[in-house]
Amino acid sequence: MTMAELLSDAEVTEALTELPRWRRDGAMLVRTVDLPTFPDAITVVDRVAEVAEARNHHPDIDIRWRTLTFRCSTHSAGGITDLDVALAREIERLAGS
Ligand SMILES: C[C@H](O)[C@H](O)[C@H]1CNC2=NC(N)=NC(=O)C2=N1
Repeated sequence: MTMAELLSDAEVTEALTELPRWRRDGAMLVRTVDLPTFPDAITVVDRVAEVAEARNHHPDIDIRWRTLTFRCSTHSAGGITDLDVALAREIERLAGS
């Protein structure tokens, strides 16, 4: 398995054009989403967990009542790679309203 390569600033900016509700925060792609209820939020977390496990690429997830914040970064590379962009797209599919 090849080591994921860090994306350039331009590549990150380009990726974010297709992820309008995501933003860059340093070495991470970040998305905050409000769900109708706490159980709805946990359902989304569970679905994201399944996708992350299948990809062996995991987001940081902050859960505060019905507000979820996902942070994607490639720990082994110390920043944002294509793995994070792909995971963000999956999270957006599962959590995006
Ligand atoms: C051993 C296992 O493959 C690695 O630790 C995986 C697990 N999930 C991961 N998730 C993220 N976000 N970054 C990683 O570098 C990473 N590495």
